[in-house]
Order: sequence, then C-alpha cells, then structure tokens
Amino acid sequence: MKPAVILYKSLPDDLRRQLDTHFHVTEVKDVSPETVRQHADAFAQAEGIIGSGGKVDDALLSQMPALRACSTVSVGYDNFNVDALNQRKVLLMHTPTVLTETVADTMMALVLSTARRVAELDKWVKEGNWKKSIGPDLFGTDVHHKTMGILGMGRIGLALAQRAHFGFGMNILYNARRQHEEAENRFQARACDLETLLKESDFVCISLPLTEQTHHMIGAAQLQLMKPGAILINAGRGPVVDEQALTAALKAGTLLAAGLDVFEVEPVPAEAEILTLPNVVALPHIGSATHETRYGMARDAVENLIAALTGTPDKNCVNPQVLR
Ligand SMILES: NC(=O)C1=CN([C@@H]2O[C@H](COP(=O)(O)OP(=O)(O)OC[C@H]3O[C@@H](n4cnc5c(N)ncnc54)[C@H](OP(=O)(O)O)[C@@H]3O)[C@@H](O)[C@H]2O)C=CC1
Ligand SMILES: O=CC(=O)O
Repeated sequence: MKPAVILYKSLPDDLRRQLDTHFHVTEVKDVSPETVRQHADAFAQAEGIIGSGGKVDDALLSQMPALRACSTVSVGYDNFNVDALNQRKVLLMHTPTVLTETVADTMMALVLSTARRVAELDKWVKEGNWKKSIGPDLFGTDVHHKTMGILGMGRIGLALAQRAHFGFGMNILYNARRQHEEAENRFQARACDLETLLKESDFVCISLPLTEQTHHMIGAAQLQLMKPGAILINAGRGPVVDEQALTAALKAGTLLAAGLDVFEVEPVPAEAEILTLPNVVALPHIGSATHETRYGMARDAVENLIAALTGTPDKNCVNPQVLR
C-alpha cells in the first residue's frame, strides 16, 4: 500500500502526478486546526506532509501519530517546531540552494529601488507630476562603491555579496556566527560584530533565518547605530526587525529608506503605518517568486518527500539526526 500523505499547497500538474505515483495524497488548503478537524482521519494516517506556510507545532503533531517526514517548499523552517519533530523522530526536509540566486536578485532589486527611489518615482510619474526636469528633492543616492553590510553570510548572503561586489564595486562587511572564508577570499568581505557593521554600512541587508537569537535583532538601539542616510533591506524574516522601531526611524529620517520583502505579520495589514511611508519599498514576500524557481522548489520538495518516505534521504535534511 502507498504511504498516505497530506498536500497543503497546489503543485504543477506533472509534480502532482509524480506525488500520486508514490503516495495516496489528500490535498487540503492548509494545516490549520480547523482543516485538521475536517480531515481528522487523513491527518491521523498521514506518514508525510508537503506544503508551505502554517505552523507545524506540537498541537498539530499530536494529531498525526503516523507522521515520519515533513517536506516544506521553502528554505526557511521557522514555522516548524524542530524540537517537537526530533522528539517524535520526524524528518524535516527543505529546499535550500535552488532559490538562492533568485532571492539575491530580489535583494539587489530592493537595494536599487530604495536608493534610486524607483517605486516612489514610478508612482509620481504615473500620477502626472512630471512637468519639468526633477530637482534635488527627488534625487536618490548612489549604490556603486558604497558599503554593504550583510547580516547572515549563508547561501543567500554570499550570492548577494557576489552581485554587490562584482556588479557594483561595493565593499562588503558581514556578520554571522562563524567565519566565511569564501566571502573573504572572493569579495574581500570583512567579518565584523553587529555594532561595527551597523555603524559602517550604507546598506544593511538581512538574509538571516528567524530564530530565538535573531528575533528583533534589529530594534530601536540598533537602528540608532546606523549611519544617517543608510538604507535597511530585509528579505530574511519580518520579526528579525522590530517593525515599530523601524517605522519610527524612517519617520524621524534617521534612515533614508527601507526595502522589505518580509513583515512581522504576513500578509502585512493594509492599514500598517509602515506602508504609508514613501521611503519604504514593500514587496509581498516574493524573494523566490519566479516561475522557474518556484517550480524548482516544488520539484525539490516532492523529491525530498519521496526520498524521505521511500528511499534514503541524502540531502536537504534539516534534522538528519532523527535517521540515526
Ligand atoms: N524573502 C524570501 O522570499 C526568502 C527568505 N529567506 C530567508 O533567508 C534565510 C537564509 O537563507 P539561506 O541563506 O539559504 O540560509 P543559510 O543557512 O545558508 O544562511 C543563514 C545565515 O544566517 C546566519 N545566522 C543564523 N543565526 C545567526 C545569528 N544568531 N547571528 C548571526 N548570524 C546568524 C548563519 O550564520 P553561520 O554561517 O555562521 O551559521 C548563516 O550565515 C532563510 O532562513 C529564510 O528565512 C529564504 C528564501 C526566500
Ligand atoms: O521565504 C521563503 C523561504 O523559502 O524560506
């Protein structure tokens, strides 16, 4: 008999067929308590789940006694309680690497759009304001040859550094838990503590995961340390930045601008004050959202689940220790 799995994200047809070949699939809209109640038997029997978003916590796991593997269509896994998975010996698989370059492109797009006021001036032109040559009140700030400080020199941080260093001649600073020789050798990146990075960077770019340690890593005190006229980019996770403190810093003019692909609450409420600020470029969590990359992520997630439940998973495991 094929193992039963829960699918909580729609997949391209060919990938859905691949999943059906290996598993008895129940497709649901999400993994909320209400959905679990509606499909209690399917959740109780499922040996695997595949999808993205939604909390996979102890409460959900207690409804899934047969669960052996989770496959998330994302690299970030802050929505999973990994300790609870470990206790139950449930393997968690994710999709690193396939999305790295695309997310770095998105971050570079935020750097350029904030510095050169692309979104703000696009709106300004379309509203019919362009009557004569613009003056200094609408000028932007240079990107090339400035200093970019990267928080989190992992896969995405490295790909961003490559773009910034080779494409824009930028100096690279970074903060991570360990030393990154590749970044230092290829881009002359300099490791520094958080305070130094904030004080010296023209662009502070966040490609950190959300953990207990990174939650509100950037708050009012850290924003105060940033150079006057500096720009903050966040494509890691919203709660890494205290959004209220960021809003205050942007309103006070301490920071020139912010480019945000992620927010503390997603979708960000339409009435959020941060969205009223012209110097904020806001994106709806599209870091990896190209046709090619989203397909690649879904493909990897399907392959991850097949490997986890029917073969030997040899890559993309978050907690490989549960296999021992
Ligand atoms: N906006 C979007 O659509 C997307 C967002 N993301 C986010 O980006 C994150 C990073 O992805 P990726 O680059 O692949 O992950 P990696 O694991 O390769 O890199 C994470 C980096 O963060 C660093 N880090 C983690 N904790 C700390 C800490 N407490 N202090 C300092 N540095 C820390 C790590 O340091 P060290 O190297 O020393 O271990 C590492 O350099 C994801 O977890 C996800 O949240 C990812 C994809 C798309
Ligand atoms: O935010 C997206 C991810 O893949 O993580």
